[in-house]
Amino acid sequence: MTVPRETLERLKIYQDLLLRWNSRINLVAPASVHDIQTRHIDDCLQVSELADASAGHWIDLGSGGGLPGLVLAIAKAETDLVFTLVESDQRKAAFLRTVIRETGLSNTSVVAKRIEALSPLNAAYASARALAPLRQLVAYLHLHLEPTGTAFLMKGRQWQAEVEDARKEWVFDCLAHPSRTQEGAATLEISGVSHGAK
Ligand SMILES: C[S@@+](CC[C@H](N)C(=O)[O-])C[C@H]1O[C@@H](n2cnc3c(N)ncnc32)[C@H](O)[C@@H]1O
Repeated sequence: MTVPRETLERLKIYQDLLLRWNSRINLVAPASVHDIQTRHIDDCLQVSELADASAGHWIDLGSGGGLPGLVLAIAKAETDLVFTLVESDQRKAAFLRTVIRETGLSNTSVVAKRIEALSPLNAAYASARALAPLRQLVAYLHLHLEPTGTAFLMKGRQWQAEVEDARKEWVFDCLAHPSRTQEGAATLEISGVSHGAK
């Protein structure tokens, strides 16, 4: 796949800012800082490839240092998607706003509040990585995803157990896409969320 020059330039600006800010605030684990490209950027680009989305509101929950939200917003900058990054930590939100400004991203804004404190966002798409157990994430989706919406949730090796646990409280469709960067991990494509157990 050919990546447009502007996307590569923006990813480079993002990576440089991530490295610089990470010495002051903990955006990514120090052990992973020397492998940002594979451990973080390539990891998140997988979601961009999976999501055949070109218009609508996309929310990224618990964005932290912008993973996957900022990577997606950069990768999809030429589409009509509009991104909202939800991150309650004010310093991390300041970092996200700095990257948006420095990369000239016009499709992205930051909401520095707690997910559960927001009025329903009615988003068409959602994403999250390393935020909460799936059962809690599905509760967030129930609140903020429109009924026909789709979420892409990046999960580690325990994803099957998390799906089983979440199904005790929620009904949803789930497609697991195996990770290319982390053995056993998967991106869960989730839709049709409603209350109740199967
Ligand atoms: C472990 S970090 C993961 C960050 C990023 N998604 C990643 O994969 O690197 C979780 C982030 O979610 C934020 N967060 C946790 N609970 C939240 C909530 N209820 N509302 C908004 N942000 C939340 C935290 O401040 C933190 O930055």
